[in-house]
Amino acid sequence: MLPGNELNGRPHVDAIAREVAKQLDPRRYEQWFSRKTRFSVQDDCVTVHVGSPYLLTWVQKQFEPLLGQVARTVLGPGARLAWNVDADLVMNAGNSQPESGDDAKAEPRPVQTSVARKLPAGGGNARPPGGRRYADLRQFVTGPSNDMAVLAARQVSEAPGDQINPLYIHGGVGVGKSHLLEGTYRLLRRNFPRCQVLLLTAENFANFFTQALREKTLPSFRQRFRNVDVLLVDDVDFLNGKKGIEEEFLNTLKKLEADGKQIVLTADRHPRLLTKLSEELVSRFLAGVVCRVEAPDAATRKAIVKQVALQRHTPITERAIEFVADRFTNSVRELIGAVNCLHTYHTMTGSRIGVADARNTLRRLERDCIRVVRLADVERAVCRLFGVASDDLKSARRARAVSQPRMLAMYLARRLTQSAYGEIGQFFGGRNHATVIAAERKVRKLVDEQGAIQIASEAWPVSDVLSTLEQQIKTG
Ligand SMILES: Nc1ncnc2c1ncn2[C@@H]1O[C@H](COP(=O)(O)OP(=O)(O)OP(=O)(O)O)[C@@H](O)[C@H]1O
Repeated sequence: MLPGNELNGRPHVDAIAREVAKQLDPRRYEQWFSRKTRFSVQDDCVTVHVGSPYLLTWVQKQFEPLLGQVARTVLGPGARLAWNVDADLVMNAGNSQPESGDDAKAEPRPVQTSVARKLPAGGGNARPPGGRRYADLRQFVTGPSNDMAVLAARQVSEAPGDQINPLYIHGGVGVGKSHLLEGTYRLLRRNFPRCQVLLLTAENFANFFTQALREKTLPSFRQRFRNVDVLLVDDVDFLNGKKGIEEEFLNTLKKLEADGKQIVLTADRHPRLLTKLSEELVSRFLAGVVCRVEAPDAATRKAIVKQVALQRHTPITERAIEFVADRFTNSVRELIGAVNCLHTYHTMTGSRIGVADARNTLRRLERDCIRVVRLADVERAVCRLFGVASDDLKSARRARAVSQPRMLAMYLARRLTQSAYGEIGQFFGGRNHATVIAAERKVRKLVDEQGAIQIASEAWPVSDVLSTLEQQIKTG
């Protein structure tokens, strides 16, 4: 995930880092904060990002009073602290050796993992924010869940603006979309050093646009974005429902398209499921190649665990690798978080990780990762996808625009929650258990017959709708 609104808090982030450095002796600061922790600020909340649940507990215990006091000094008496585990930070903190390989050498060093990326200075090439490198396609483990997207990304890196344009990659949380985008960016810069390649999030695009409006600098904003050779934009689902920004983005794409420039986009869902976007923008997203990245299968998860353990120099048995791969199935981010935990355990004990160590060490993390799905989670995801109000979903209305989402909601509620038929019926508008059973039966039949569901103006394969919803519900 690439939270973009941190840009707003940049001066505060710097002030907080400076203040923390001032309060600690340099060795301690280096040990616990420099490159191992980062801060972001939104309104009066300072989020402290650390690399693993272990480190989080440690930093909380050691530094919470100090960090709270610093937050209040910088932001005022109402300042609050929040905490976040960012698995990439551990990887990056240990990643101080230069990588071998040409593209690694060509790359400037980035600042932070999930920071908002800054507008490129001058020439148009995005400066990677420091603290880590952009992800590398060579370290992206390929399997049936992502092989088409990898192939397309490699193709774009070799022949930008050619056949695969735009490339639109979509999938659930933490399945590797940003990694693919960054890997593409790196390869493009290596293969075409003279090209203007720009990588940023849709949220950053929106922030820059708003800033340009405010400061009356739209011409230079447009000059920057409309004259690149390749534009890579992460999380374009952010634009869904944001009319003014959407229009600016559309015009940017139109200009790039007219000039034969390459566009690569990522999002959490298929373009057709971005129901609040204009048809014109959606049809542009669909015009090239659309690739879905699924949650990785068991073999891919094992390969990822193995790779990360190797990178982190964490000795681990085959059975322990399997144990981890079997337990953390939702997102690769969780999987990497688990290996980071095991790495910390190994650093503390020096022992090789076996199944028993893995089981004991990951118990807490595992409990946190197993998301208990509630009926309200199902309701929220369905309402969001179909653009239906919660009151309508629970109403007596029988129009297809609400009865179909309601039917899917009941089906998913049965699949993903522990609730009984009667409870589900009650929740979705005081219906009886027979209604839920009938809804379940109908959806099963639709799936078996490869039927379609109407979303906005489009008929959509019901199995795709269900898997999109399921992934969104499971990953929150
Ligand atoms: N197939 C893979 N091989 C190796 N690492 C992977 C793979 N997939 C994901 N990762 C790693 O998992 C972490 C999360 O991936 P990434 O940030 O790219 O996910 P995402 O799909 O963009 O998620 P979000 O929607 O939350 O932004 C990153 O550290 C990334 O390098």
